[in-house]
Amino acid sequence: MYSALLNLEGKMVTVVGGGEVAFRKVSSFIEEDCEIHVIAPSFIEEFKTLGHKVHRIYKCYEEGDCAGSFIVVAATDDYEVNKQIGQFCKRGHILCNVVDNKPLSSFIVPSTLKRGDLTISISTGGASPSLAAKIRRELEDKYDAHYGEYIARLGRIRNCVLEKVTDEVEKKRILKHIITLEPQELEAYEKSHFND
Ligand SMILES: C[C@@]1(CC(=O)O)c2cc3[nH]c(cc4nc(cc5[nH]c(cc(n2)[C@H]1CCC(=O)O)[C@@](C)(CC(=O)O)[C@@H]5CCC(=O)O)C(CC(=O)O)=C4CCC(=O)O)c(CCC(=O)O)c3CC(=O)O
Ligand SMILES: NC(=O)C1=CN([C@@H]2O[C@H](COP(=O)(O)OP(=O)(O)OC[C@H]3O[C@@H](n4cnc5c(N)ncnc54)[C@H](O)[C@@H]3O)[C@@H](O)[C@H]2O)C=CC1
Repeated sequence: MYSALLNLEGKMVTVVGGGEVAFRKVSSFIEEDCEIHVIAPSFIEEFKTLGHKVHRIYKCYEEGDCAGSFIVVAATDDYEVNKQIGQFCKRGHILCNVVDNKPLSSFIVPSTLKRGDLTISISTGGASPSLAAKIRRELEDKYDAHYGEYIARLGRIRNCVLEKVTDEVEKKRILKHIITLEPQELEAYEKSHFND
């Protein structure tokens, strides 16, 4: 399966289902600048913690509810309903994750660790979602909360290098050098070379 990071800015996302799995899938969209609709006759309490960004629609799924969506997640506990949603999306070329039907899904969701602009996604291709989550937890310790600032600094320095250094060999040398520096050394490097 092909890996990619999607730009959801201004897009409509629809999740069908109001249980634990739907809640986890909705949570993963919260930080994105998109409109989120969730359709289910009932929702678990946790949905209240998500605030006004998530539009809850209290009804059972009906054909056509996902029309106009860029991405759909079929996350009810009804295999047939999930299948109908997947088939509707397939016909309409809408990206769709069917939580209990990998063959009908146009994408599956990896376990993801985010530290600012650093994204680490782990997938087992459906063989063991629990293992994907275990590896994510292990990496959370290695790539801790400080990584956000570290990545932001690397990004700033890279932008300066791309703007100011014209020699291609020198450019590559610097970009390879900066990732060998410890966070504190990188901070000093930025101050001495690029603070103007
Ligand atoms: C194919 C896929 C489709 C998709 O949902 O995209 C899929 C399918 C299924 N999952 C099932 C079970 C569980 N899934 C989890 C957890 C996660 N599942 C996720 C993704 C995926 N799950 C996709 C493949 C990803 C990959 O392998 O790379 C994660 C990574 C991302 C997310 O969901 O956000 C998230 C961890 C997030 C994190 O913590 O980091 C747990 C553990 C838990 O809940 O703690 C269990 C119980 C234990 C177990 O079974 O391992 C079942 C059986 C349901 C049943 O019992 O009937 C199916 C259906 C089937 O296999 O057909
Ligand atoms: N992909 C994954 O990561 C995982 C997938 N699963 C699968 O996900 C399914 C859902 O799991 P849970 O959220 O724990 O179930 P749940 O029972 O907690 O929630 C099911 C939700 O679906 C809603 N629903 C039922 N029929 C509907 C309809 N016609 N239209 C709209 N909403 C409807 C219910 O109101 C409820 O909110 C399970 O049946 C299982 O097969 C389970 C674990 C992990």
